[in-house]
Amino acid sequence: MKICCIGAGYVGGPTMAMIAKQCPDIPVHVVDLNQARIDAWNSDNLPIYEPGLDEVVKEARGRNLTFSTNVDEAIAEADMIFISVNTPTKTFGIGAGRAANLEFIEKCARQIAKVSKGHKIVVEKSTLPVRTAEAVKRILSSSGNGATFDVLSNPEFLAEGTAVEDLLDPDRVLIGGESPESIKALCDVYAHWIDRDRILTTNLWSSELSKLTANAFLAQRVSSINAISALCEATGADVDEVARAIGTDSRIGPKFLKASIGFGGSCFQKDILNLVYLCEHFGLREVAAYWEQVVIMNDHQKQRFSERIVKTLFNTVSDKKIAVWGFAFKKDTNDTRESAAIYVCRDLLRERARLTIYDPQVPEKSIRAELTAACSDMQGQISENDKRLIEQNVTVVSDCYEASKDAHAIAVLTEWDEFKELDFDRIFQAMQQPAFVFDGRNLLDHQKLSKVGFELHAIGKCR
Ligand SMILES: NC(=O)C1=CN([C@@H]2O[C@H](COP(=O)(O)OP(=O)(O)OC[C@H]3O[C@@H](n4cnc5c(N)ncnc54)[C@H](O)[C@@H]3O)[C@@H](O)[C@H]2O)C=CC1
Ligand SMILES: O=C(O)[C@H]1O[C@H](OP(=O)(O)OP(=O)(O)OC[C@H]2O[C@@H](n3ccc(=O)[nH]c3=O)[C@H](O)[C@@H]2O)[C@H](O)[C@@H](O)[C@@H]1O
Repeated sequence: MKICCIGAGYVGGPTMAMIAKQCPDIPVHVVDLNQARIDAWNSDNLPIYEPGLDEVVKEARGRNLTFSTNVDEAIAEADMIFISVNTPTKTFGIGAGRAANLEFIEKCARQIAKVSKGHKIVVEKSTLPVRTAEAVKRILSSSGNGATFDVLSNPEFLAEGTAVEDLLDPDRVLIGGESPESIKALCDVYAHWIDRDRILTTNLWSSELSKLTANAFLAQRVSSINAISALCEATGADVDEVARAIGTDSRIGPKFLKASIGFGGSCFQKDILNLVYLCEHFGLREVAAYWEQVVIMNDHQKQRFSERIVKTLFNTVSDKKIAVWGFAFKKDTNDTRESAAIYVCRDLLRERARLTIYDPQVPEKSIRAELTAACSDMQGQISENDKRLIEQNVTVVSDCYEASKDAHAIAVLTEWDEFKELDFDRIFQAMQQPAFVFDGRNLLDHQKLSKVGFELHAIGKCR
């Protein structure tokens, strides 16, 4: 058995590294068109930051784990080909802003069809609209060179920041397919380290749809608690207390009830919009509207937070310095895709605030690129005004102390653990007075900070 994976991103890289680590008998070849990304996978400086990933890669790389740009060669040699390319929201044409852009999936299928000989198992690892396998199968079956294919759906449930733990000890592995032999072949790979009773098998369509549904349910919980956070702020209830009170009900459970400035990441919004688009396609308007509300609530939460900052700072942040702590969409990742921080920063910039941004893992060029994209229209055009604001009003610094010096306010946008350990007396002394903290993650010790002298504003807490 030889494995190839097309796409060396946040999913392809860690997932294949784990398979290679746990299955020393299986050669795993990860390929990507992006030479810089492949070079990074082959270096000591991996392209993604994930706790524990360096060790996993080091153990397997050079033994049975290879990274390269030789897509054709890797496909030709493999018995099992994972497709793990990006499936972003379409930004053009029919379904723009909602449907998944399946261009990269289709290109992979065509490439596989062109290069393959003999029999191959093709595994959808990317998150896809239900019934994509139908299109993949049709493309593969027109290969014309006598090759035969089975298509499986094997969606990935890892979360960034905990990818290694999630891959090592997943709640479940899901495999959808038609051919018992192909399903068994993939089960055998995972069974190297995962109990068989945690490997679920379904039909293809259930598997594809379960992935979208899981993300929709998770995002819905975040939007639900965030909706309640607004009511808490208006009434004097405390959202963390409410979350604890409802989370102890075993039917509700305690996870994914942390109120925040809104969910980010490359997938929740994309996958819900994809679900919405699918529902509309099948004429299920009410169902589409129900799920779309999760995204609408999330946008509202981000906007509410930046508005609260402006209102609290005497209705103007123009020329005020605001220290932004954290830019990644959650802690323990360098990923900024759809991070709520982008939109909060954009809104504050448009109010002419001066932002000093610090994130332990996100480089300056990613911060500037994300802000530029968020200020641009779908064609990538940005106004001169926004461009100037990003150039002149954004400074990226190397720690929280530097970010907060002379600042009027601190906005905590990512829940990095290191933010809890700082010398808050020192920070307070160096700030403009009154010194405000807007804790968008309810991360800090609010009582302690109030004693130091800060004026604290937190999510779902009334002052
Ligand atoms: N990021 C995450 O935590 C999770 C993502 N997913 C899903 O997994 C899929 C991949 O996501 P990410 O890894 O985050 O994306 P990514 O953007 O980090 O990586 C995708 C990679 O595929 C490469 N690629 C695209 N077309 C290619 C082609 N024709 N040949 C070779 N390489 C090609 C790109 O250059 C890129 O490096 C998406 O469908 C996503 O929804 C699922 C679970 C978790
Ligand atoms: O398909 C995917 O891409 C993945 O999406 C999520 O994983 P991820 O986006 O990496 O991270 P999460 O831990 O789910 O957090 C998503 C966002 O929700 C926010 N969040 C999460 C939980 C919570 O209680 N409150 C909250 O605001 C986080 O800060 C973050 O911005 C899912 O958890 C994974 O199972 C799934 O595989």
